[in-house]
Amino acid sequence: MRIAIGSDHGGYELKEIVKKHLQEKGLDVTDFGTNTTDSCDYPRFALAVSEAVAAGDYERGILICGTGIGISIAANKVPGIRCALVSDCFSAKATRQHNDTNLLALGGRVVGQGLALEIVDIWLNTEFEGGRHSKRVDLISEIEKKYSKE
Ligand SMILES: O=C[C@H](O)[C@H](O)[C@H](O)COP(=O)(O)O
Repeated sequence: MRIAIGSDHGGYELKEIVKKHLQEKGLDVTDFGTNTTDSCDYPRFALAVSEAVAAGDYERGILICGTGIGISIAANKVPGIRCALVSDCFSAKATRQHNDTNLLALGGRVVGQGLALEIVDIWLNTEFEGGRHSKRVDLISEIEKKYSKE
């Protein structure tokens, strides 16, 4: 599985930990930055990772800012992206089973490292259930199309 990862300065430290964790598991991870703790703007990293996932270059993406909120809001503006901000293991599993999320957002100032890695592992290893949930995901896409200018 090819994974794109990105963060702002508020998520930088956790990004590095998540990246190392995934690489140690043998996963193919591409880091879209940021590369320091210098202050920067989370929408830029949300856009880069989201466009790469929406284009099909990566199967999944992980985004981290201070709360995970701003970066998830920005990611969900990109057509084809379903990004979930997750802070617990139940939601990590449910959002894959029910929402077929292709991006995971975490708050570097919210979740501890141990919990964050558990969330990442669950989210990466849970399949979409389809069935009644497919129709609902399709309805999300319909909303996207309704407001798309292209
Ligand atoms: O939702 C936004 C994120 O949590 C940002 O990481 C946060 O706003 C950055 O804040 P500051 O510039 O005060 O470090």
